[in-house]
Amino acid sequence: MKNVLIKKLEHAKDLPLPNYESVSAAGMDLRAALEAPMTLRPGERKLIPTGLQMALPEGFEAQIRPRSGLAIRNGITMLNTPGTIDADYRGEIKVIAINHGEEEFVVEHGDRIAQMVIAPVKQFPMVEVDELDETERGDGGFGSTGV
Ligand SMILES: O=c1ccn([C@H]2C[C@H](O)[C@@H](COP(=O)(O)OP(=O)(O)OP(=O)(O)O)O2)c(=O)[nH]1
Ligand SMILES: [Mg+2]
Repeated sequence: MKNVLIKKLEHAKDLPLPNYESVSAAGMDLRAALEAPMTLRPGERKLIPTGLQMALPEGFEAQIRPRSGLAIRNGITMLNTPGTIDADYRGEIKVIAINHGEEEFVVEHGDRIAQMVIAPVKQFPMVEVDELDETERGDGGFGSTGV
């Protein structure tokens, strides 16, 4: 089992580490690490700090995704979902939240605002060619196989 190394910044010292909330959960919830509550007006987007820095094992990324409960109840989602955390990123993990709801939404210190899924990724060399091989699909896409 590979470890993810995680460091708490000062404003997250009192918060628990991200944790799988059920036995086979894909994601770990991320909490807002705030000195004061943050308000998202309808349509507004804000960068929410988590107070966490992380070192992922090589060959992995972390994806920052919305929580479905916040999305359905409050219209809160991540604008860039899935956000990408690179294995070599050592800065604070932050969440780009947007309020798609009709009501103001207040984020308090410690609120679980997003979830993080750690997934394998591969890097590939790009090789430029003049022609590509032919396939049955060819350039058909965007609904070409019907509904
Ligand atoms: O939701 C996110 C997305 C990204 N990041 C951090 C980690 C990631 O490794 C870094 C860069 O993200 P990305 O590549 O998506 O942003 P960019 O606009 O391409 O910035 P850069 O030029 O720094 O790569 O920002 C976050 O903390 N939260
Ligand atoms: Mg980038």
